[in-house]
Amino acid sequence: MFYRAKFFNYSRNYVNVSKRMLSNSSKDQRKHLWSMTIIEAANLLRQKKISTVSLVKECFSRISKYDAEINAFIEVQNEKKLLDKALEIDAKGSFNGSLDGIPVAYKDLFCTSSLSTTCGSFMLKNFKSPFNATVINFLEEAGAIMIGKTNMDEFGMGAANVYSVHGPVYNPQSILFDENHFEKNDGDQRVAGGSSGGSAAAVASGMCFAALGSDTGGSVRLPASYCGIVGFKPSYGQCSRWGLIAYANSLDTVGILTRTVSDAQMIYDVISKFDVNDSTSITPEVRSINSSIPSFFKLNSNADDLRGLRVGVPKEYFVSELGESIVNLWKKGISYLKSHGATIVSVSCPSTRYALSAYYILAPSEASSNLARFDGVRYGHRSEESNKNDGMLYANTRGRFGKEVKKRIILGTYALTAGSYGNYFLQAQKIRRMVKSDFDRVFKRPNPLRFTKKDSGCNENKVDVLITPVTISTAPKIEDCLTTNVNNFINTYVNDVFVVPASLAGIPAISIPFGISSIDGFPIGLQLITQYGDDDTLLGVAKVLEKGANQK
Ligand SMILES: NC(=O)C[C@H](N)C(=O)O
Repeated sequence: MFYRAKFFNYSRNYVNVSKRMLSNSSKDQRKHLWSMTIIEAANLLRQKKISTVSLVKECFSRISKYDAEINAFIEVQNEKKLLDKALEIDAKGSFNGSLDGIPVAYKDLFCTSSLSTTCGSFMLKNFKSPFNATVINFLEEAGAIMIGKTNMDEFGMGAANVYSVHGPVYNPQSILFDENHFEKNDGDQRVAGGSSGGSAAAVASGMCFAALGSDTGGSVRLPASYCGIVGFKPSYGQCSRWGLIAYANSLDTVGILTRTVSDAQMIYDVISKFDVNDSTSITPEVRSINSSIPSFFKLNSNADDLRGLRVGVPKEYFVSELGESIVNLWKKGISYLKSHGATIVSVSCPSTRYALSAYYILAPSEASSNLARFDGVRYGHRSEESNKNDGMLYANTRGRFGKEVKKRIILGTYALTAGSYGNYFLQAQKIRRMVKSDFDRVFKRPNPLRFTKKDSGCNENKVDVLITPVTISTAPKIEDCLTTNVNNFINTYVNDVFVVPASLAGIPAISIPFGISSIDGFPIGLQLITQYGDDDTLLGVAKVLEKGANQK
């Protein structure tokens, strides 16, 4: 935990600098700025009612006030340098880029050339990438300003963000803020969720206006739901993975964390582009086929009118473990869409029950292969001791992974051995195909990857979107996730049960904050899922649904 200690020292110096810099700005304005959406902040910047400097100061102020407790950031930019940059942007005065002057943060698995990229691991302690991830270049071109790199479960493996060498991330709602922004809760210390917990906590607590995360099997949607913000996983291949340190290539997806769906859309519009460096990036040809297939919001001009939209409720998601508050909010969400004209249909996705087991074979198998590069020669920590003794190099290096990562490497390696491949990996791949077929069967819109000109188009008896819970419970208590009890390991896997099906199918899904639990006061999200490539319908319905959160 040496990093944590370093972080605290750093943070103390940082508080002093920050206090001095903030002494001139008005307290009321600071209170107002941090909770703005990107759209509000960008409009005020354009009208010159606020400055980039004030936004950057605001984020640093929030970080210095709360991050010693929340632990959302692994590293933040040099404040002085960033304020100089903000001054330059204000002096230029042209806010033409959609994100000009907006402070954002990146999960620490996106390569950045100005800050280190540790992936929450001791293994990459001093790793500094020579280049930026493509999506970061896109955001910078649109004018976004990187505040810092956020905490995460080591290499993205975890659902609670307690497996980071930099220490766990605490749910911002556990820390009682004086702004009255957060509802009262039961006072327990809860997790922020993982693996993009730092990104979710940073956005939820107003330390930045948006953050990028990655979603392999729910890593963006789960923490978004626990922290009460929006978490969007676009279709696999929409956003480039180049420069994102791989956990499981066939599942890894760039994800977006914001406070509103419109903000998520703004970020998405910037980063959803073809990238020649990523062989899995959706090609311009498929993008054009996709946009030629009709989708609900392309046909409907009134965004709030859901007449004609068919919403599926998959019966397999009603599991006995589901908390009462979650069931109630799920029903409320369904009624809300119905009140806007949508038709509600019960659907069946029978392979859902096998998805979690398949995911926990496939993801570790891919991870065991991906993480082989951390051998102390190509990548990874290399101790003084291992330099002296060649034979020990490999053991000394591989031993530096955390417990959860080691467990998954062993599990994945076993699943890929000749003797067990047929029983595990192959079976899991078959289930993945079945999960995909379930979705293809329920959705109205054809899958653009299998679309042919002969296709009759949409099947009107089927559905446009599915609505489900994101999690079976609100954020777990931190001590329940920290214990080394074997049952807890299994429990944390169970949290992924509603999020992994969309990951296995590569289809878009979003978590929308929809209320708080009547039992413990912690946030609850609802999930929307659409057909592969139908990200527009997903965002359109999500914009309607999020308004329902405030309805009695
Ligand atoms: N990376 C993710 O999407 C989180 C998932 N819980 C996992 O540990 O694999």
